[in-house]
Amino acid sequence: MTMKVLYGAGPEDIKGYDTERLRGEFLITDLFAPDAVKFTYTHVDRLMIGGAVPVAKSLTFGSGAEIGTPHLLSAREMGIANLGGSGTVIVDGQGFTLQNRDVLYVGRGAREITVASQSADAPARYYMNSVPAGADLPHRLIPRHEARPLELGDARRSNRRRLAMYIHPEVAPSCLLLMGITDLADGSIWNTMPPHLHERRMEAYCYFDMAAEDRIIHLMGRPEETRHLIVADGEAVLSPAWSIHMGAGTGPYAFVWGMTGENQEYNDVTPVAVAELK
Ligand SMILES: O=C(O)C(=O)C[C@H](O)C(=O)CO
Ligand SMILES: [Zn+2]
Repeated sequence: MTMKVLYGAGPEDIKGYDTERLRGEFLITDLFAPDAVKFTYTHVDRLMIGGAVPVAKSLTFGSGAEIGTPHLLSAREMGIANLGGSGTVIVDGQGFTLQNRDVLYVGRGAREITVASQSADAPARYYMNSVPAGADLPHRLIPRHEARPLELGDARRSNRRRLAMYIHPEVAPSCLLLMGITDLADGSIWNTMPPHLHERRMEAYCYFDMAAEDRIIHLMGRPEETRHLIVADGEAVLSPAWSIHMGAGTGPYAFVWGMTGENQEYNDVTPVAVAELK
């Protein structure tokens, strides 16, 4: 398991960033590699972002050596979304089968996690978000059909999309993690339109199901001082509470969103009018 650390930056800092620096602070490009478990520890609400792709062998992790606790999840909860082929996740001997787009909630206190793929020809691709937790909740599989859908947008504005809530107080409760997946409708390109801010939560997006040649033009920053990141398949973008987060794709795509902060109120957002963006 590898662990990279990102210390975070504020809105004043990014005014002077060039492309490389901006990408270094906010874009995680190396999440998914065959037979590797990769984590990035961010100091943005201490969200950890991870990727694991078991191909030739299963992969076991769970040590807390890198973060100063006996186990990785001694004081944390985690969501594991399977973005690839079918696979299994074993948490301290308890096994779960994850099909594509299923999400597993792993409660605080888990010691050892083993991830595997059912077939090396179509490996599972596990995307993980982990945040500090204040209580022990049971591990729980949330199959795709149990996620709560929300239809958003308008095809005439190229922003029709379906959002699915997985880790959410009314679907599968957690301490402070929220997690879901948004799919763009055919022909629509814009996510999170109109954009918003949520002062009480940070957020991370991981874009996936993209063709290798396509890119997302992801917009971030204060509404009056935006910056862009060009994002490829399997890359994740950090959005601190002060930043908008929205994007347009050059082809079909989906994304996992994960949030943490003071509350779990999905609707506790401040909309930003498109006309305010600069
Ligand atoms: O397309 C959307 O709109 C989203 O998926 C929005 C995210 O869920 C989000 O930003 C939640 O705060
Ligand atoms: Zn948001």
